Amino acid sequence: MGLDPRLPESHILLSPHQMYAADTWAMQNGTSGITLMERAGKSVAEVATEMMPHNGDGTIIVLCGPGNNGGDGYVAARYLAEWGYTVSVMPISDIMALKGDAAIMARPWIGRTRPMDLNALKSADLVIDAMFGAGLDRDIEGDIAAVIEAVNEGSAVVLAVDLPSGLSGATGQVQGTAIQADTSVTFFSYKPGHILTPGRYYSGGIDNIHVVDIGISRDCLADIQVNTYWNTASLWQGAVFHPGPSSHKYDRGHVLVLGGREPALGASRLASLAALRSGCGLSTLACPSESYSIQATALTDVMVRRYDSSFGLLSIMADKRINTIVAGPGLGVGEKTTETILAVLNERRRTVLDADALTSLARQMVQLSDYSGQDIVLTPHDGEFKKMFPDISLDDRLSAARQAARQTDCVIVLKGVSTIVAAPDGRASIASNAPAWLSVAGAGDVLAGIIAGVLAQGLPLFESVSYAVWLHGKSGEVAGRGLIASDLLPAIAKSLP
Ligand SMILES: NC(=O)C1=CN([C@@H]2O[C@H](COP(=O)(O)OP(=O)(O)OC[C@H]3O[C@@H](n4cnc5c(N)ncnc54)[C@H](OP(=O)(O)O)[C@@H]3O)[C@@H](O)[C@H]2O)[C@@H](O)CC1
Ligand SMILES: [K+]
Repeated sequence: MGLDPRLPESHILLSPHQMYAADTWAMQNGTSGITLMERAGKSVAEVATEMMPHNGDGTIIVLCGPGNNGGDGYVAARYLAEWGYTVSVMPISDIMALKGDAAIMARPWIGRTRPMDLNALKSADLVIDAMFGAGLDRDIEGDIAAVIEAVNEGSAVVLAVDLPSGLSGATGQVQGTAIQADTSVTFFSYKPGHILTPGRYYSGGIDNIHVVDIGISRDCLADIQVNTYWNTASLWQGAVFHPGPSSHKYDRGHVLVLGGREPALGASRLASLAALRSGCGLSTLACPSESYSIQATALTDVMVRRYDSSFGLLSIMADKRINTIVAGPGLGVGEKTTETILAVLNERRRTVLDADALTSLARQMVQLSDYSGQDIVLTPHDGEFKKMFPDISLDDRLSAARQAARQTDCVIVLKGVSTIVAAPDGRASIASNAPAWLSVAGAGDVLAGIIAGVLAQGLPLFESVSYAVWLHGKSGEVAGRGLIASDLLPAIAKSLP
């Protein structure tokens, strides 16, 4: 039931605040809150039936919270009872204190309402978690934390309404403690917390998160400043370059990778080959004279040039067809690297700064904003990010990446299980397709190369970088378990959309 990622706009992620705006828009345009809640609760009940044995046996407990998430729970309980299931409601707060739509929806519930019983929760067949959704605004503690722990320890299959209780829909972080759901049903669109980790795992995994249509028109999006996207094809498919019969290799750009010295010679080779595999027309590796013969012997498809000073590098870059630079993989850390990077940046080409370039620049971030308006991509993993941005907390990775992008006026690729691409204008994408076995030596060098290879093709920056991150994840999936970084190179070609 999850949205088909090929559909237009299925990549949109709404924060809890933006989702409130969508609900409000629907209510102002003719669909009452009660109608939305009725549809939300009914779709939860429909998914619940798929999780129960087909003969209808088994017990269902619906945990209902103090707000509208609880209201959805009462509706789901009503439908399940009507359909013949053995269902009871266990409220976690005083029913008399319910307000608004939730109070209205609790009234027609004439089935069994029972006091909190942790043992019953542990032995139920299905628990529907309708405690908290978008309204969670602080850590869960005390008795409610004990309820969540009982559910997590118990044997029941768990269905979360909107979000597992305790999970922040905005950040994907756990607030105190959270329900570990097997399946989640959310409304209108995924929330960032479903795609980010650990939220994705608490929600049951991407394949088990259902997005249901509760009758909110997508016209509401015109009034909401959407700026967060799931990194799937519908986000970037318009930014993929498809060469035509008359296109020339120079139409697809020329990437220059700056290589370094022993012992890290493979890193720049991986980046230069990954660039070529990603569809750019030409790839050149520039390296110091001392490593020239090794690199030139190892590479057939990539041109190898030598440079021993920034001046030498600039004379290679005098070829204006070189439109994208990769600096970092195997480049070496230190002042010389910093000097080289700053010389390259002055040439105003699209530039990907990775690995050693990021470490070298860590104390020079102010200088990066001097290149404001240029297409610069920084690809830190957490360790590099902390060195570069010691004042930005990584507790909320999405906000952290956005803040760093704004501060540097660069696109930030914050690498991790759910790699985030953040643009200085506030847009961000979150990827969910990288397999665990992609975390292997050299995979980052390949990513830097893919990003450059895609950027060289000249399409819009944010979409291109998001596409490149997706392509990297897809290549990991295609290369399969036990992959090493060089396996990704042929896999890139097989993964091209
Ligand atoms: N009509 C609509 O808009 C529709 C909404 N829909 C549904 O509504 C959900 C959003 O509903 P919501 O805004 O009422 O918030 P919700 O998640 O129920 O929680 C709020 C309550 O929790 C409490 N609370 C918060 N944190 C807490 C904590 N740590 N520990 C303890 N208490 C805590 C907070 O208490 P307070 O801060 O007031 O003390 C408040 O009472 C959304 O996820 C979707 O499922 C759908 O039906 C579609 C139509
Ligand atoms: K919930």
